[in-house]
Amino acid sequence: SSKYVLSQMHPMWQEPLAIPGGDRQSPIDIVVRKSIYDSELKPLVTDYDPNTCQQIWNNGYSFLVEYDDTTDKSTVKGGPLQDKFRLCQFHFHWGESNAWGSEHTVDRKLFPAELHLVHWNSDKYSLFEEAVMEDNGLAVIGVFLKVGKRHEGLQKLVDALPAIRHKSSVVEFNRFDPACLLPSNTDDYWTYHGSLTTPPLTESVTWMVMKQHIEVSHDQLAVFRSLLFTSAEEEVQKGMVNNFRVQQSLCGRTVRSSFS
Ligand SMILES: NS(=O)(=O)c1ccc(B(O)O)cc1
Ligand SMILES: [Zn+2]
Repeated sequence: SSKYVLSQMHPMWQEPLAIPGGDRQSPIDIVVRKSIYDSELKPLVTDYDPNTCQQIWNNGYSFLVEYDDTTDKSTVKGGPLQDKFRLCQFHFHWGESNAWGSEHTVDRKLFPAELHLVHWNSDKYSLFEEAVMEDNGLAVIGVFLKVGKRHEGLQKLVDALPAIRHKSSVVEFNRFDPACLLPSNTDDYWTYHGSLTTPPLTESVTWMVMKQHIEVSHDQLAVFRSLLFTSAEEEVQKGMVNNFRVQQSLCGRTVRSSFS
């Protein structure tokens, strides 16, 4: 398009000054040798119904694939979780280059992108909006992406992105099974108590970061980078890249591992 496309720091990533509590913020650097093996941690049990997939849209920070969370049709339980959590959406964070883009790091290692599958505690709360304010309200599965072979399951999602280039654009999207984005091994993960990584940054998240990454192709990641932070009518268009938060201090928290 004739408009000038800039890739610059999105205003959102200038860190807010005061954060409620602020001692369990995310993301973090996972220091492997300091994580504590907990044999009580069970395997994660995901049960996703592809028919609950509803739409894909650009919210001006990332693109979200949203699920019908009015019933317990797509859920996660087990792992460190005491309750059953309902899938409400998944989204990604990525960089302008393959050298960075993830939110969590492992021994300071950066990945080109990170997937977040967002769930809320439907045993204790009746709406996401309620759960997001509570201690154990949310459970987010984090999966690192590496550049390699093309991810066949991801392609359906990549093909939908040009239709939601601008902020606030939405398209119908259904029968997408998010299980295809999970690594083959979901028994090995790190878990800790943290927060949302974008506003409202509420400290309500049990994080489960998968040890095994998934692979996507360079071209698939390039399509992520073709999205825009800005809406169609804005004068200057800004490329949607570097939509990750910097690592936050651990503040004495323990990161547990489900594997030794
Ligand atoms: N990046 S994240 O998974 O921590 C996340 C999830 C949900 C929301 B939200 O619904 O505002 C914000 C951030
Ligand atoms: Zn996220």
